[in-house]
Amino acid sequence: MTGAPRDTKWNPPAPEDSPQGGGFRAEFDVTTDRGGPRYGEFVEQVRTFMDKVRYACPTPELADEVIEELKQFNAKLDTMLVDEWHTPSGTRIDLPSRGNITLPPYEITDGGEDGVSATVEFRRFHLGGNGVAHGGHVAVAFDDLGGMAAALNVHGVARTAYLTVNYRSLTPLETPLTLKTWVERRDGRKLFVKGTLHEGDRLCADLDALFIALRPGQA
Ligand SMILES: CCCCCCCCCC(=O)SCCNC(=O)CCNC(=O)[C@H](O)C(C)(C)COP(=O)(O)OP(=O)(O)OC[C@H]1O[C@@H](n2cnc3c(N)ncnc32)[C@H](O)[C@@H]1OP(=O)(O)O
Repeated sequence: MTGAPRDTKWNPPAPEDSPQGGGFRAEFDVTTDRGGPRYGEFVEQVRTFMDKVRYACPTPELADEVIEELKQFNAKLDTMLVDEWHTPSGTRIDLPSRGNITLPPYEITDGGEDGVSATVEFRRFHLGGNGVAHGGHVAVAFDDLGGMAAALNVHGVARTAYLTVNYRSLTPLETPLTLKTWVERRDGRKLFVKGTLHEGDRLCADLDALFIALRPGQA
């Protein structure tokens, strides 16, 4: 299990009249092959690049060189762009964070209607200050995995209505951390989600959030 639980309920068939324009797709098309067998390495190289950029102090000459090479890479990727429903980033459940480059890399260790457990590791580029994680990145991890707990509970898509993160102690970088989220209470479309982030026994942060299950076709 890596970026998401391998649960067939995760990929419900879209009804015939599934509204796609303007609304979330009823069908969340999970894949393990889009982007090819090395897509995970591709994402990891970009993350490593961002780690270096966060700490590098390039000479003007090196900056010129890297800019030119990046322009070439960007031009190559421009020839391969697809819409969000067909990009591997976010749908590759065999990869950390479903291959989503924008998320802190996590691996799901357990997941279902009762909640989600994951190992998450904040990278060097997630630096906030003085060697520890930026609080916004901690909130991103909680939002995604809180949203996953809500989605697995309702077998559908839910959006965040509010998200409160209590930062209880510092969150280290480059350290495997345990993140858990679960639906504590459901009231119709309202899913009250809790979560915790631990380094070993030490609580780094906890979550109190409300997710709203979307109606069919709702954006
Ligand atoms: C697939 C794998 C997993 C991926 C997970 C990814 C998770 C990522 C999640 C996100 O980041 S979503 C992006 C951030 N969120 C948004 O952009 C949401 C913006 N807001 C909205 O779209 C709407 O406000 C929302 C869908 C949340 C609710 O609108 P609705 O029209 O569907 O519902 P409505 O406003 O009628 O509220 C439904 C109930 O929730 C309550 N409610 C809504 N917002 C609330 C709030 N902020 N605080 C307290 N209660 C709230 C509202 O009072 C009401 O309660 P009652 O049913 O008891 O009357």
